[in-house]
Amino acid sequence: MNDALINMTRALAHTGQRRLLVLEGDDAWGDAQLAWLTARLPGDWLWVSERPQGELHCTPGAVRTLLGREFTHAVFDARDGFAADALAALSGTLRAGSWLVLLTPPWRGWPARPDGDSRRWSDREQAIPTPHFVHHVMTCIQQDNDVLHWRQGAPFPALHPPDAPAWSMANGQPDRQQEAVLNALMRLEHGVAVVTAPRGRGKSALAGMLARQWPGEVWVTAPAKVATDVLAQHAGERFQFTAPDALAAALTRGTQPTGDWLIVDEAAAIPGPLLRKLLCGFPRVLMVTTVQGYEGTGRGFMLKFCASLPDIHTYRLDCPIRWAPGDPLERIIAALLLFDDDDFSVRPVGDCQIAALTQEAWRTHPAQIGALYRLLSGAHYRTSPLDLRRMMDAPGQHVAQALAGARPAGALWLVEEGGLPPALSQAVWAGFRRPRGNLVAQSLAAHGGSPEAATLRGLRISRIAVHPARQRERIGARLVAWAQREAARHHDYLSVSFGYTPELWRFWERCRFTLVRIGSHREASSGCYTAMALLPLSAAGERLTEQEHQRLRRDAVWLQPWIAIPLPVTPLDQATLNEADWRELAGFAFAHRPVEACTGSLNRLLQACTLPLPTLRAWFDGQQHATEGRKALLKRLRQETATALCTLDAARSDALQKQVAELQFI
Ligand SMILES: CC(=O)SCCNC(=O)CCNC(=O)[C@H](O)C(C)(C)COP(=O)(O)OP(=O)(O)OC[C@H]1O[C@@H](n2cnc3c(N)ncnc32)[C@H](O)[C@@H]1OP(=O)(O)O
Ligand SMILES: Nc1ncnc2c1ncn2[C@@H]1O[C@H](COP(=O)(O)OP(=O)(O)OP(=O)(O)O)[C@@H](O)[C@H]1O
Repeated sequence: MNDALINMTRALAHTGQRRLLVLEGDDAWGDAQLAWLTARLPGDWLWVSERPQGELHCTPGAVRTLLGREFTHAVFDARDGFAADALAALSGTLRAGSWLVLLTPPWRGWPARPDGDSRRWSDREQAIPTPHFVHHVMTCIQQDNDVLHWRQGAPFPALHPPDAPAWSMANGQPDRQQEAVLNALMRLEHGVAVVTAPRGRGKSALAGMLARQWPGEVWVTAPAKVATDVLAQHAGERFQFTAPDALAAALTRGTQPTGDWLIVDEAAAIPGPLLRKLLCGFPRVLMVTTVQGYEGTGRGFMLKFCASLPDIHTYRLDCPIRWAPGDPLERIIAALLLFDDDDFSVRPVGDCQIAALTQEAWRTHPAQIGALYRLLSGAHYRTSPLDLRRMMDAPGQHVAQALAGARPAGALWLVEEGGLPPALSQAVWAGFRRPRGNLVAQSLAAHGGSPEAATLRGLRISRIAVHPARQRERIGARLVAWAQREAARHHDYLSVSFGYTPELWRFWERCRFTLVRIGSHREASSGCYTAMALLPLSAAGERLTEQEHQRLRRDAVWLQPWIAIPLPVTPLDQATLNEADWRELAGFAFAHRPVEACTGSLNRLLQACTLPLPTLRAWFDGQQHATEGRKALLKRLRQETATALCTLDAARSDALQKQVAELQFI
């Protein structure tokens, strides 16, 4: 057996493959077999585990810091919890000829065993069992003949060496596929070229090679510079990076230096309107985007975006660079995490029927609910394995599909929120507490005007997507109407939080949502401002929606300077402090409400009060220079607010301070 395993490992290296070996058993057995394996197979043997184990150890949360590094052989310990995203990232670091050993508990008790990783995505303090995911993992392992599954008490499984040709790794020169695309790009006279591929196909390297080979000027942009290392490495001295915002601003001013090419890495993560602006400034553009992987996919976005461009040339890279095509480890990871998202090549035809699916469908109708998940992840950038795990096993999730024949043409994912005890909601409003989950419900309290907001029950539309070939047929609107009917009996409102674009807002507005909040920071991933909107379903929901919308209108004039897009609300001209302002200012001065959540009331305070209040005034004039840390600055802002309140009405200020102070003991 020793020799067989060593020979097999050599054969894997020779053919450019990696494999998964599952060790199923109790802790002592698993550790003993691993000691045996590591003694026989030389390698780095990186351990990924919550427990400190092995010489080279990394916690699941830190695997991302290893991206770009390479290892021979690794252990992924899933006995305490299954950090699926870490498993995927780990598999990307393994060289050809490696084993990835997956440690699992005995399968009989596994579905009922609490999974420590669930604390990251279930919104529960305690770990919960994850029977649907565990069942899915077991099925994938059993169905894949290239996975070795060694059970405690059973003999080591039979080894079948790979029947594949010899493989050698690319040496820095473009490989065959890269060369073909590069030649086409070098001949391109004008237009937009799009290169899509799953992870690790050499897209960024290809973009770098273009920059290096092109004789004229080439500009590079991407959502974040830190993600352009590979491109930079292959571009050498020709690499010059400009952030998308800066480039768009230069184009608007007409001051951008002329260039032959613009290269946009991870283009799908840049919002459409910004991307469109960038494309106009250059005769040739190369957009590169990932269409599969643990960080999400830009397939739906790119399809739709590219359909609107006149002079478009699309290319695809399929061949992995660092291991052989058809690598068994890559294949099983893709199956486990449903990475093969919808490529939207097949148009679902026929009338749509809307139907709900329960989490039980992962066991009873895996193909159907899998197709729904693939549709959502094909359409949404950054759908991650955490989303898959949440959808499979977290409490309070609901999904529905618009079925055209046997295919989903639309998908909807809803999450239950709210229902917090009144005292806790008030503590969230004051900034003293921030329990897990409840994204919109908590934000309504923490950033909105009503301390009781999080007591209401909401159903948040976490994701909605319609197949690109079936959009603008009111399928999206029907899915929302379905959710509205489903939610009406037990909820006060439907909610949505989304990256604001005028087109998307038009959709929510047409579905009769009311805008209640727009954040003042752009999301790092999309460059959009986060917007929140509500569709009330009860009298309490109506009141909350109306109140928050009016608050947004009243604050609009003060928010606008912080937000670089026109706010889509009609501003109200009400400059005097009201009851809600006093309460909110007390929440800022005497508790922990964030300053951004009090922009309107603080500005009204500055108008009402004749004191100098230098720190507050400088803050809103945008003149606050970084002469002190943020903590000290906030303290002074709070102190000045307290002084102003006391000057305006000492008794009222005192009473409010007492009320607010009590909230911190909840
Ligand atoms: C929480 C979140 O998931 S936010 C992200 C939403 N999802 C996405 O962005 C994924 C990609 N996009 C999609 O899947 C779809 O475009 C959706 C879900 C946004 C809309 O679904 P559709 O079925 O195309 O929309 P539907 O036909 O129901 O549109 C209803 C109305 O909304 C408005 N609308 C919808 N899309 C647009 C658009 N792109 N531009 C302007 N208005 C629009 C229109 O007024 C439309 O009515 P009309 O066609 O009669 O004028
Ligand atoms: N022709 C080549 N020769 C040598 N190394 C290469 C070649 N092409 C790509 N690589 C290397 O392979 C790895 C993966 O390439 P790259 O990052 O370009 O892939 P990608 O498709 O952009 O993947 P991701 O979506 O993960 O960013 C990188 O380390 C890169 O330097």
